[in-house]
Amino acid sequence: MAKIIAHDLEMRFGDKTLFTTQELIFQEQQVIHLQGDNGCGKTTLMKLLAGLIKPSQGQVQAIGYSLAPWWRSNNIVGKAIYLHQHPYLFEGSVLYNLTYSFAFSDRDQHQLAARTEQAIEMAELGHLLPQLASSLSGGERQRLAIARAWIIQPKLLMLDEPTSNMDKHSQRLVLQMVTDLKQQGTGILISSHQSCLLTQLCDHAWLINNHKISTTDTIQQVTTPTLAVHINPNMPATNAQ
Ligand SMILES: Nc1ncnc2c1ncn2[C@@H]1O[C@H](COP(=O)(O)OP(=O)(O)OP(=O)(O)O)[C@@H](O)[C@H]1O
Repeated sequence: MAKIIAHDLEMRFGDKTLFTTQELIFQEQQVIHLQGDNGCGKTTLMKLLAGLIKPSQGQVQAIGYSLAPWWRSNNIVGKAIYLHQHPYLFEGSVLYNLTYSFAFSDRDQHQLAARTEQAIEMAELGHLLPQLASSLSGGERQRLAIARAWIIQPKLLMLDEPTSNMDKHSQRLVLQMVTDLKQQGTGILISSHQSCLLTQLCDHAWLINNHKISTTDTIQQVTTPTLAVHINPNMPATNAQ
């Protein structure tokens, strides 16, 4: 089973410790809701697990993947796929973006073509295929990026605030693709500081709070700290009716 394991992780920027954790395991067949307030480090943690940045201390290890080619110095990159909330797209059309990676893939080309047709339908991208990816709206870009991930069917996928730019209809289309990936066994880590349609798929939760990461095997156990509202009795009320 493919997994990414982080040991004795510490992430600092300058003299500020963002978070520490002894052990984190992200593996196939788990769908995890990564929770935490703005700025607590959710994006940073995902980039660490994707091998895009290095921890200040500790190790990130990939298990269950074939060996990286000799010329690749970082053997974590390319294992767990990370999708930013403003996803990176190649210069070129929507169709080019969907099919770009096929030439480098050792997967069956007919199967990839069939999955592409299915993804175009699921993400309702048919009318956008010839359009330049750079001209898409924020929600369309996210739909395209998730469709591209759905086609290659990664073992591990990280979605960073995936529905931040999406209307309800786009959210439902993406929900269908992510549900399908879950059924195919892809491990999925979804960062969102709020519950949304996608987080309903989660069966595990990670919470970054007070510079620590806590994990649970059930989604109900992790609750974000109660929002304390302090009202100053001396302050004049606004919009009083
Ligand atoms: N390269 C960097 N150099 C210095 N500080 C950084 C760097 N990258 C991130 N930070 C800081 O680390 C903190 C965590 O950022 P991060 O984007 O991981 O948070 P987040 O939980 O994803 O936030 P949000 O929910 O708002 O998207 C922020 O205070 C950010 O300014």
